[in-house]
Amino acid sequence: MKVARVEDIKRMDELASTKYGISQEILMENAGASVARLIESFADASGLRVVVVAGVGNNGGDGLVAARHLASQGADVNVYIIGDLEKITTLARINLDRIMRMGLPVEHVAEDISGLSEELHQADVVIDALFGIGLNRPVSGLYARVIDAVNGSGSLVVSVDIPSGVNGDTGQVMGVAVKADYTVTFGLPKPGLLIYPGAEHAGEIYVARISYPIELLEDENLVIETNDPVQLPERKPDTHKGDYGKALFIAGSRRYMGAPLFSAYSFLLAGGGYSRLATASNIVPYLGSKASEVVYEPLLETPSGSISYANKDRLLELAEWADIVAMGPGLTTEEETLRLVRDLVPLIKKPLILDGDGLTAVAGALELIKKREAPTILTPHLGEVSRLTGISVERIREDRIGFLRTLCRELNSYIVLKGAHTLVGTPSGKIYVNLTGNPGMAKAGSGDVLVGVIAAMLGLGLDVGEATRMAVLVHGYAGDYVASLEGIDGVTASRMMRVLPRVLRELRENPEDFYRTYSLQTL
Ligand SMILES: NC(=O)C1=CN([C@@H]2O[C@H](COP(=O)(O)OP(=O)(O)OC[C@H]3O[C@@H](n4cnc5c(N)ncnc54)[C@H](O)[C@@H]3O)[C@@H](O)[C@H]2O)[C@@H](O)CC1
Ligand SMILES: [K+]
Repeated sequence: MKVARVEDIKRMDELASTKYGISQEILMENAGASVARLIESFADASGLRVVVVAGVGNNGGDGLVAARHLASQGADVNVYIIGDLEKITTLARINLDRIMRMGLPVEHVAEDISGLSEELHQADVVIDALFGIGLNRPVSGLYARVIDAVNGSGSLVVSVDIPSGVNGDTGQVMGVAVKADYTVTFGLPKPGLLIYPGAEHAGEIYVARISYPIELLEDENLVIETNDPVQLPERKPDTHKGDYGKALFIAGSRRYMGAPLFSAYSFLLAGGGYSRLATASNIVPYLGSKASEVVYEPLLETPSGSISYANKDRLLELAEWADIVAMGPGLTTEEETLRLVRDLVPLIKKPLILDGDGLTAVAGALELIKKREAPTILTPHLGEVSRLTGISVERIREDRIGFLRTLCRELNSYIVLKGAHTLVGTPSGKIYVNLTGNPGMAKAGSGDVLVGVIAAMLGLGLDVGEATRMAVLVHGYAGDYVASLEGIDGVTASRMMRVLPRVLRELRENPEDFYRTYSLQTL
C-alpha cells in the first residue's frame, strides 16, 4: 500500500476536487462517518458514552462529523472544542453549526479542563480530533494538558487521522501525543503512523478510503509504500546451481566466527545457488564442520587473525567469478583489513552488499561508494549510518525518511536503514516501510543473516531494489516466526537462519497468510 506524506495528501486533496469534483466537504463527511463506523463495529452505539475532543482545524471537523453520525445512532455524545474559535476552518464551522442545531452538548474549553477530565473518565470512547496532519509546532499549554487528560482517562481512545501530537511525516512526538487504541487514517496511511515512536501511539490502524479515486491512491508520484512481498521467481526444472547466483562473502576473523557463517549459510537456506566464503584461514575447519555446503577460500591472516591486505588480488579474482559480493560481517576493525575493504570497494564490478565492519571501513570515504558503477547495497543501523555520515542519531531520528532519501541519492545506493520499522531506500528516491520483524531481532548475528538473504534474493533473480526489500521482509518474517515459537527473547541468528526455508515456502505457497498478518486494515 502506498503511504502519503502531508504534501502528498494536500496534492491528492486538490486533485480530488479539481479533477473529480470530490469536494473537501465530501471527504470530511466520509472521514467522520468512517470513524463512527469503526466504533459501531465494536460497540453498540445506542447509549454509548462518547466524548469528542475537537480542535479548530479540519481534523476537528472530522471529529464533529463523527459526533453527528454516532448521535444519530443513539450514542450519548459530548463535544469539547479546544482552540481559538476565531480560527475555526469553514468546514469545521459548518459541522459545528450542524451538531449545535441537533442539540448536541458542545463546550468550548479555554482554560479549565476539570469538566472535560471528568467526562473523559466517564466515557466509553474518546474521539481524539484535536490535531491531524496540520500540526506544525510542538504542543504545549492547554493542548498539552488536554492530551495528558485523554491519556490518563483510562477510556478507549480512537484517533482521527493520526494521534494528536504525532508528526504525520516523521512519527516524532511533538512534545506530547495521544496514545490511541485505534487510529482511523484517511485515504492512505501517513509515514508518522508507521515510524516509531508514532507507530506506538497509533494503536491498531485502519485506513478509510473516503472515496478517493484509486488513481490517486496508487499514484506513481507517491514515493513511499509499505514493503509488500514481490513475486519470488520460480525454480525451473532445467537449472543448476549457477542459475541461483554465485555469491562471494568476504567476512569473518579469528574473533568473529558466527558472522561469516550466518551470511554464507543463510544465502543457501534462502534459495541461493553457490556460496563461497573467503575468510581467515584459521577458522575454516570450524566453519566447515558447521556448514559443509559452503565452499571455503582460506585467506592469509594478520597476526591478530583478521583478513590481511595480502589477499587483495586473490579477492579481486574471486569477485570476477562471482555474481554478487558481500563484504563486512565479522571482519573486525583492524586497520589493515579496513584498508583492504576500502581498496576493494571501487574495484569490485559486481553488485556489492556492504555490512558491519565493511561500513566502518568506508565511513569518511563515501566517495568510494559514489564512484562505483555496479549497484551497492548498504545495511546500516542508526548508529552505523550516523558514523557513516557524521550526522547524529538524534538528527536522523527527527526525519528518517527524508534523511534516507537524500543519502540513497547522494551515494547512488540501495540502503537498508535498520530499526523499527526498518526502511529500504533506493537511489531513485523510493522508500519502503517494512512491517515484519520484532525487537527480539535486535541481537548480534541478526544482521549477518540479512546479508545472506539479500544475496539469495539477488541470486533468485530479483532486481536489486526488489531483492533488497524482499530480503528485509523475509528476514523480519523469519524473526517473527521464531518469536512465535520461542518467545521474543529467544530470537537468535541461528534460529532465524534455520526457519528461512519455511518462511520462503509460506511466501511462495501461502501468501494470503502474510497479508492477513501484516496488511493494514481498510475500512
Ligand atoms: N486533506 C484531506 O484530504 C482531508 C483532510 N481531512 C482532515 O483534515 C486534517 C488536516 O486539517 P488541517 O490542515 O485543518 O489541520 P489540523 O486540523 O490538523 O490542525 C490545524 C490547526 O491546528 C493548529 N495547530 C497546529 N499545531 C498546533 C500546536 N502545536 N498547538 C496549537 N495549535 C496548533 C493550526 O494553527 C490549525 O488551526 C487531516 O488530518 C484530516 O483529519 C479530512 O477532512 C479528510 C480529507
Ligand atoms: K487526531
